[in-house]
Amino acid sequence: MSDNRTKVVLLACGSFNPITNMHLRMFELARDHLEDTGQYMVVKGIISPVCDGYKKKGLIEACHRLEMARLATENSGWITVDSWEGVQPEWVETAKVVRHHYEELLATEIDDDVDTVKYVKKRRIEENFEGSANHNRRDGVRLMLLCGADVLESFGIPNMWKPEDIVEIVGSHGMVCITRSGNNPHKFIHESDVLWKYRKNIHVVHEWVTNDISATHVRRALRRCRSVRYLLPDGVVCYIREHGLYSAESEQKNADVILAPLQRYSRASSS
Ligand SMILES: Nc1ncnc2c1ncn2[C@@H]1O[C@H](COP(=O)(O)OP(=O)(O)OP(=O)(O)O)[C@@H](O)[C@H]1O
Ligand SMILES: NC(=O)c1ccc[n+]([C@@H]2O[C@H](COP(=O)(O)O)[C@@H](O)[C@H]2O)c1
Repeated sequence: MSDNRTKVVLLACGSFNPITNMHLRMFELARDHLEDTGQYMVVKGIISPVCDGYKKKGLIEACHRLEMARLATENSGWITVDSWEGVQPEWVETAKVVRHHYEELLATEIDDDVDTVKYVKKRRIEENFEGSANHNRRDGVRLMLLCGADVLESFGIPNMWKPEDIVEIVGSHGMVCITRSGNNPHKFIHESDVLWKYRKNIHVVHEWVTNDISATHVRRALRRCRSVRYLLPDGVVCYIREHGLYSAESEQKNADVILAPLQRYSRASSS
């Protein structure tokens, strides 16, 4: 019997500074949620650490963040780490990262059938993705952005996201958004015309085991020589110790620098 479920690849973009158990749990929560609908089969998870050019305060070198993510996922049968975004010389918009992985996916999924790939790409451009979750189900495979509710709510910060990028991510691909304490994604979607339009493409997953694990908390604990065991995979804890990562000094990296998207878009809007 053939399986009619749409295959889904989940892509998580972020600093992963460092990767925590909560980052890994996000993938499990998202997979359970999507597969419970009976419509989707999650086939792969991709972790894409942002490049150093993002300039977030305390962001350590991508080579370390990538290696820690690799160590964290070495026992997973379906979550992988991709370095394409992390090694870029300049910060790349998330919509472009999503596009890159979707194109890679099409190229590999459709048995290297060049004509089919061209056809699917052409149709994606031509179609009007009017608020429906159906549009690229016919492609056989979808790529969805996986994030926490804080990233969804960052869509509302002036000069942080280009409106057309938001439309591309939620309209053409879709998102899975994990609740996080302090955020209210349902309210945020309700109050945004564009998110409400594409609401069927935004899967909000409620994390009932509320936890405040954040990379910020982990870095703070490390600076204070406090244990971070059980917040991070053991291999990551060892790697941090071996390389002496996360100190008062590393937390000051980019302290006086404006975050790359804010820099890029405020420059564009003032010129
Ligand atoms: N506890 C959590 N609950 C839900 N989502 C989370 C949680 N921690 C991280 N995420 C999500 O994981 C992705 C990558 O997050 P990121 O690397 O920025 O971690 P972070 O803990 O938010 O980092 P920082 O504390 O440095 O800002 C983001 O989409 C973020 O929303
Ligand atoms: N305009 C955009 O594409 C845009 C803006 C802000 C953050 N992001 C991305 O969201 C993620 C957020 O990571 P942090 O939560 O660590 O800041 C990063 O991958 C970053 O590249 C994208």
